[in-house]
Amino acid sequence: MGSVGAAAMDDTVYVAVGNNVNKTKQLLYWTIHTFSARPICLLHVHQPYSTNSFTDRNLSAIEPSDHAIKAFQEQGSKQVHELLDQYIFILKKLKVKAKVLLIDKDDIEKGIAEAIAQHNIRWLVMGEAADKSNSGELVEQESEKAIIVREQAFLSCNIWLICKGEPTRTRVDGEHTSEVETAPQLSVLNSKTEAIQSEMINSELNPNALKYSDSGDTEETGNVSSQCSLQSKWSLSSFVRRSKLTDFLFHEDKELESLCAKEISRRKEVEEQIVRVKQQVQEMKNQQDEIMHELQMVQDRKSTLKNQLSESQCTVTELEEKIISAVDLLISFREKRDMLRIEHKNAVRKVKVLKEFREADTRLSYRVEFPAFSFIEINEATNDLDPSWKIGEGRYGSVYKGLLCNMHVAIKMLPSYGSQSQLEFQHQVEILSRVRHPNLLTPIGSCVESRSLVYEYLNNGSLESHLVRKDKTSLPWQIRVSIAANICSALIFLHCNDPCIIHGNLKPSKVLLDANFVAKLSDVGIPSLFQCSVDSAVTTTACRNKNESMAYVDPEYLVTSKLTPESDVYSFGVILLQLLTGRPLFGLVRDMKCALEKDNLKSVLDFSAGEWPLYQTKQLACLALRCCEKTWLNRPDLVSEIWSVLEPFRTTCINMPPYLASKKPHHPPPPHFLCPIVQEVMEEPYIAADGYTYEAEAIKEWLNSGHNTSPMTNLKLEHTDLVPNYVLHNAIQEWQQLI
Ligand SMILES: Nc1ncnc2c1ncn2[C@@H]1O[C@H](COP(=O)(O)OP(=O)(O)OP(=O)(O)O)[C@@H](O)[C@H]1O
Repeated sequence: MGSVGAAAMDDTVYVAVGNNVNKTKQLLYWTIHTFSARPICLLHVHQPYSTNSFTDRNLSAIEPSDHAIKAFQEQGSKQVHELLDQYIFILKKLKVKAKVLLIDKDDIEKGIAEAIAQHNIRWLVMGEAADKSNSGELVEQESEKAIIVREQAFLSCNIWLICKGEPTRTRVDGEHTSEVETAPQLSVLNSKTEAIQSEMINSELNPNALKYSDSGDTEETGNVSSQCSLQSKWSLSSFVRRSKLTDFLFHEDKELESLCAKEISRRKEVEEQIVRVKQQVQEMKNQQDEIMHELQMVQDRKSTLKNQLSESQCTVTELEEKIISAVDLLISFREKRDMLRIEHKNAVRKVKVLKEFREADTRLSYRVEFPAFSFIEINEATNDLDPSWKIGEGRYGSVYKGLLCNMHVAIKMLPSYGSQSQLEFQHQVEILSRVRHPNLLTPIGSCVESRSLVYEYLNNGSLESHLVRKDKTSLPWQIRVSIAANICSALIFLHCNDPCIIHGNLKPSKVLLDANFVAKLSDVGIPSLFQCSVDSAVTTTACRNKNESMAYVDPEYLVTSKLTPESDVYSFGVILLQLLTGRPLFGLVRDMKCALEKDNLKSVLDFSAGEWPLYQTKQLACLALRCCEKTWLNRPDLVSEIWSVLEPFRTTCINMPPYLASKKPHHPPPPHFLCPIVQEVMEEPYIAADGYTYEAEAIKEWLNSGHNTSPMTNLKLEHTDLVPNYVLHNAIQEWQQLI
């Protein structure tokens, strides 16, 4: 192999490639191998209109139609592109990039020469047809063509002619021609060119040769088209001129024309199809654009919805929290509502009870005028304070039985005034006198001089005296329940008074029983007359029985030195336990608790009182224990809890036992309760100057009608003044309560 190292390395090596790919492949391999580092460009001379095509098919001189020519031309162009694609494909496989130079020229050698000249080609590799290399005639002719090439290449191009993969001539250039190592021949550049040459020789005998010659002239003077791109275009005008020469050939080729027509039609269809497909593609593109647009909108919407969802979730969380708190609130409200309902129920009951008490109080407080007795009257009533008439003595002085205005009274002789003036004493007494209730000891009057208070006398003594008895005269359970109800009633009244009155010294000795065993509390308000504490009272009483007195005192009072309504409740609880059990005070609460825990109430009940109804008695026992709670807050309410149990219990007792029934007054009212004029029980008894008591309205009417005499004696009255008969009034009131 000759060296090519001397060649300029930056120049492009042009490889002339023919129509036969298989044969030219070797040429490419050699070039790539030899000029591996050099840029390569494929040079192909395309024969847009070759007479060989027609002569091969024995075409006559008939001129082909324009569309046939066009079809043929297009077919040729297509074939060229396919051919070049094959070469590029081969190079691609070898990983070699190459340019393509396509020359349109009927004469291949001339085309190559023009390419050399126009593109300043300096390096050219050409193939030598192996199958023709053995023909000496051809070699000669081909050598001439090579010379033409060389001449037309302005003597400046290095040309390698390759035969069967080997160079047959190392160089053909303008300076000199190197000797061929293997075969000193120029290869045939194009077999079709050779065919054209043959045609040109034969044309002298053929009448159509003129046309061909004309065509050849025209070809020589015509446009030599050379293009650097694959998009070479056929010059139609040139073709038309040349087509006159070959008209006779085409005329005979009806078959080709028909094929061309079919091809054109098929192509048209294909083009239409392409247009349709393009339209479809465009439509699809439009659709895709729309879909993309919609997709974008959907994505935007999705993003918005996502945000909304997130916000909604936050809102949901907030609302859930609010619902939870609202439910909690609702629950607490319901609890409060239930509590308020209970409180309301209790309040209604309390109001009802208080109303009853108020009504009773209103009836009793009829023109309360508290009579002031003189010391003489007190002395007379008590037979000069006869010791035998003394019924007891407490810390606030001695109590005497007396007879005042034909009524049995109890007169309490209080100790000296101390710093208190008579006026102050009188004022306090008057206040106390207004506090009246059926279950409070009724004050009848007072004596400022002797500092004594006059009360109604209750001939059944105190509860204390009855509890200690264990004989046949022991109080039956019905009376005990009634007494408890009376005490409760009195306490409710006192506590509801404005201002609240606390007894503060409640014990069985302060519970007095009238002839009908109605219990009345004594000593109400007495401490206020002395401004002394319970302690001193306890101390005084302690002289007699300190422990017993202490048993009724509220434990909280002993700590705080402050009396509360609940202090009375505590004392009441102890009395209740005594009523139920009749037991001594010591261990009383403990025993009852124990009995209830063991569900053995009978073991502590006082059966000298008879057969207690167990259910209600147990209720009462439980209440009594609660009253004795050390903490006042745990003690039951007098109205809503204690009274609500005692009141129905007492009603049952009144209806049930013959004992109580026998105590009820069945006889008509005492005659002195009746007004002598109208013969009815008096509501407002007034004493006239004749010493008789009349109904106020009746006697006033008598006097106003001009009478000045007594309705009873018919004697002239000394005066017409009327004095209220409180004692009788109270007696009537009591009697009325019992019926
Ligand atoms: N109106 C009355 N009717 C009948 N007896 C009464 C009357 N008032 C008081 N007594 C009797 O007089 C006694 C003395 O009562 P008083 O209230 O003065 O003292 P006390 O209650 O025994 O002790 P203290 O007042 O020191 O606590 C009572 O036990 C009671 O039996």
